[in-house]
Formats: sequence, structure tokens, C-alpha cells
Amino acid sequence: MDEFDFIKSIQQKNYVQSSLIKGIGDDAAVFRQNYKDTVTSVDTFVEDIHFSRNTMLPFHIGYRALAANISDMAAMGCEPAYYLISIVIPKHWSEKDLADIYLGMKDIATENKMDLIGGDTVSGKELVLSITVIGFVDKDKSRYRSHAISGDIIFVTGTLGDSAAGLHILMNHEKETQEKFKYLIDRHRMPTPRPVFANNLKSISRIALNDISDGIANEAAEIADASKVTMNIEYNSIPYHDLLKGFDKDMQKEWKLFGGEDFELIGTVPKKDWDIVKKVAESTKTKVTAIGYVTDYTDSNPNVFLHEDKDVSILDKSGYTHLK
Ligand SMILES: Nc1ncnc2c1ncn2[C@@H]1O[C@H](COP(=O)(O)OP(=O)(O)OP(=O)(O)O)[C@@H](O)[C@H]1O
Ligand SMILES: Cc1ncc(C[n+]2csc(CCOP(=O)(O)O)c2C)c(N)n1
Ligand SMILES: [Mg+2]
Ligand SMILES: [Mg+2]
Ligand SMILES: [Mg+2]
Repeated sequence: MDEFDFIKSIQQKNYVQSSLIKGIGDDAAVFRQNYKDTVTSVDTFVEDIHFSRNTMLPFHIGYRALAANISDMAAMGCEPAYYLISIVIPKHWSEKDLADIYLGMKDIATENKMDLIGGDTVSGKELVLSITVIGFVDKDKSRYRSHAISGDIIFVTGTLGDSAAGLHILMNHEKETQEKFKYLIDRHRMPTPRPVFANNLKSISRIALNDISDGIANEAAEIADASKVTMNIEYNSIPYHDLLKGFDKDMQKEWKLFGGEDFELIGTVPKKDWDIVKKVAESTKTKVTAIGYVTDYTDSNPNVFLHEDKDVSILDKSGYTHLK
């Protein structure tokens, strides 16, 4: 199968997005959207950095790569609509492997009513997936990291540390233990981004959002920096799955604060709007937990404090960082 047969094989027969005018098949795609703001981002997924063939099947590789991109749309409060895939394919990946990667993407795309409208195909040394996503949001309703204000409540969706725990189990434990902790492994391979929850927070006029790709310590610091505020996080309020309790306390802490790849949301809202967040969480079946509060800016760097029992410490940004 050459490049052109490959493109034919992955092309959608029907599209679901009404704004699409031209999908795959010309030099570029065309869509028209009149009354909303357009939101776009790109994220890249590289073999042996973001996954290895020991940690993921091809289906998971596709699923997880698009999930990360949808998560950025969620962090903007926006509904994802389109995606474009640039793929670098090494020779040793079979046609079946590639078909499965695309099935993984298709699976989460269908769940989120997204159309594949383009991309690029080249051969190379290791598998790289670079996905561009495009979504729409009501005018001026994009949710920025810079929107936190002193007095806000800090919340997170889901449970934190699941993905890092799942990866740890995949890399360090045998089959029997992997079976026992299948839930955590699934969270690593097939995370659940939260675009529906985020988009449903529309009635709230101001809310800061960020998604958790590099660990909550990093993501909280990004909000603190962008908003010029101090983030105060209560360690004992951070939600986590019961399965984590079987591990060493220090490991649990590392995973919850610095693990990353949970693709949950961290946000801040005015106290008066907290009930709306809880209602939207209920109606969209999303777990949401208050984990702290925002105070005025100080000259600490990073401007994130961890409160644990009676202790208060600066929460360092030691999450996952490329080029370190
Ligand atoms: N190489 C680059 N060239 C131009 N802009 C970039 C580049 N890398 C990142 N950016 C921009 O920097 C900002 C932060 O990007 P970053 O990738 O850190 O956020 P993210 O996608 O939420 O996090 P992550 O990639 O860890 O999931 C975004 O506006 C992004 O578009
Ligand atoms: C095999 C393997 N080794 C290590 C990791 C851990 N890891 C890789 S990238 C990343 C942060 C998110 O990346 P980005 O900032 O690019 O979104 C993390 C925590 C993994 N997932 N698989
Ligand atoms: Mg990025
Ligand atoms: Mg992000
Ligand atoms: Mg990152």
C-alpha cells in the first residue's frame, strides 16, 4: 500500500459537521462558521516519549493522541469539531497497526462528533502523530488561564494520578498485577477529556481553565503565572482512585501532583458560581472536586502553595517537561 492508497483507506465516507464545505481530497479543507469563535491547537505524540509498543496497542496510540488534543479544546471551553493528522510512519509498522491507530482516533472522534478533514503522510524513523484540532465556542466564551481572580475556588475533574500509576504498573509489573490494576492502565491508555462538561459551563461569565497534561503542579503554576495570582491547593482534597491506596504514600503523592497525562481539567471560579459547576458536573456525569482557593499574587516562584495538614510549602513545578 502506498501513500495514496493509505490516504484513501483512512478517508471518512460521511462527515457529521454541518460547517464543512470540503474535507479530504483537495489541497486543503474548507469550513464556514459564522457566529462563533474558532479555536485551534496542535499536539504531537512520539514513539518512546509518549508511548512505547510495550505500554500501548496501536488502537490506544490513536485514541490517546486525539484525546490529548480534545483535552486542549476542553480547556478552552470549546466544542471540538475537526482534526487533521500528520503521521510519520516507520517501515516496521504493518498496515493492520496503522488501521488500528486510525480506529482508535475514530473511536474517540465519533464520541465527540468530530470529522477528520486532512493531514499528511510521510515515512520516517519512529512513529510520530501530530494532530491539529479545530473547534468552536460562543463568541468571547473561550476560557483562559489568565482568568483566575483572588477569592476563586479551585476545582478539578475526575481523579488525579491514575494515568501515571497505570504507566508505572505497565512498566514495572507482571501480567497478574496488571490485571488487578486494569482500571488505572485503561486510564493511561484511554483517558477521558472533558469538552462536554467545559462547554456546558457557558452560563458562568468568568472561569479559568487548564487541562492536566503535565501534572497539576505545572498546570496550577500556569494559571498562577497567567492570572498573576497565588494558587492554594489542599493536598488532602485532591481526588484519587481507591486503587492508588495500595501503593507507597510517596509514590501516590508523586503521581497525584506531578504525574500528568490524566487529561482532567483544573479550573477556578467565583464562589457564587460553584453551585453551577456542581450542577453541570451532575448533568454531564463528571466528577468534580474543590481542591483549594485563589489568593493575591506574591513574589514566590512558582506561585502555588500546597497545604497539607498544618504544613504549607511551595509546590515546585516538577511535572513532565520536554527539553529539560
Ligand atoms: N513550537 C511551537 N511553536 C509555536 N507555538 C508553540 C510551540 N510549542 C508550543 N506553542 C504554543 O505555546 C502554548 C503552550 O503550549 P503547550 O504545548 O505547553 O500547552 P498544552 O498543549 O496545553 O500542553 P501539552 O503540550 O503539555 O499538553 C500554546 O499556545 C502553543 O500553541
Ligand atoms: C513510554 C512512556 N514513557 C514516559 C511517559 C510519560 N510521559 C511522556 S509525555 C508526558 C507528559 C505529557 O506530554 P506532553 O507535554 O507532550 O503533552 C509524560 C508524563 C509515557 N507516557 N510513556
Ligand atoms: Mg501542547
Ligand atoms: Mg493543554
Ligand atoms: Mg507538555
